Amino acid sequence: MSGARLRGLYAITPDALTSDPDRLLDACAAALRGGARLLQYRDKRSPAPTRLVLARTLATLCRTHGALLVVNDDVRLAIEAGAHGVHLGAGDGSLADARRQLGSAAIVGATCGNDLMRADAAIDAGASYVAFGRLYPSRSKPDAPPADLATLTLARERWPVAVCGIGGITPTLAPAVVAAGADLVAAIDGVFGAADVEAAARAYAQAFDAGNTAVETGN
Ligand SMILES: Cc1ncc(COP(=O)(O)OP(=O)(O)O)c(N)n1
Ligand SMILES: Cc1ncsc1CCOP(=O)(O)O
Ligand SMILES: [Mg+2]
Repeated sequence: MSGARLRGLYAITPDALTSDPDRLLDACAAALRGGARLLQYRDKRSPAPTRLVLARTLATLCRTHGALLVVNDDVRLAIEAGAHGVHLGAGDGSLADARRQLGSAAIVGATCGNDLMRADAAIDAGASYVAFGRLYPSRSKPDAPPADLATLTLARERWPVAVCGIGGITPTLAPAVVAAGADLVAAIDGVFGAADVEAAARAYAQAFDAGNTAVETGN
């Protein structure tokens, strides 16, 4: 699906829900109803058979909503589940191998921290999007290295691939991230920690509406 335009809210599943498949699926359905365009299945806890069932179910759910499922960390799971792609960080294996295995139409995402050289190498290896973060303090991954909005802006100017911001992005902060150049706003807690997941997703999605100028810097 690298031909599809990658733009909008990129919701990532939270650890807190992976042990409760019914709640996880309900929350993901709500995020998709609210307008999430990509969903990442990020699950470092469940056993492999459970992860396969959940990833297959989420891939079907995403298709129902015209959205795309990306599997975190695991190329084989992405293939077996019929997902649209994979997200790989620095220690998660070769981006070029992932691109070869998944094919030219798949999404291959890469963690780039705050590092444009890493993004350059990732794009050379076939990345469909480059992700920078954490942009703000994150409860989900507090030890992720900090990154700047200015890095997003430089990446957007330099390359034609999609640019993703991640880390502590709330609906209130999302317009600033989009204004800095993000095509994708990735979030865990701001979506799935909300009392009303659908309404939270809709609030993020509005940051992508033309003419949205409600920029709050978070500083
Ligand atoms: C969209 C997006 N960006 C960054 C990450 C982080 O990936 P990684 O560095 O491999 O860390 P884990 O998520 O695997 O803990 C991501 N998952 N998604
Ligand atoms: C996976 C990841 N990588 C960098 S920050 C982060 C966590 C994002 O979650 P949240 O939106 O809750 O800060
Ligand atoms: Mg990873």
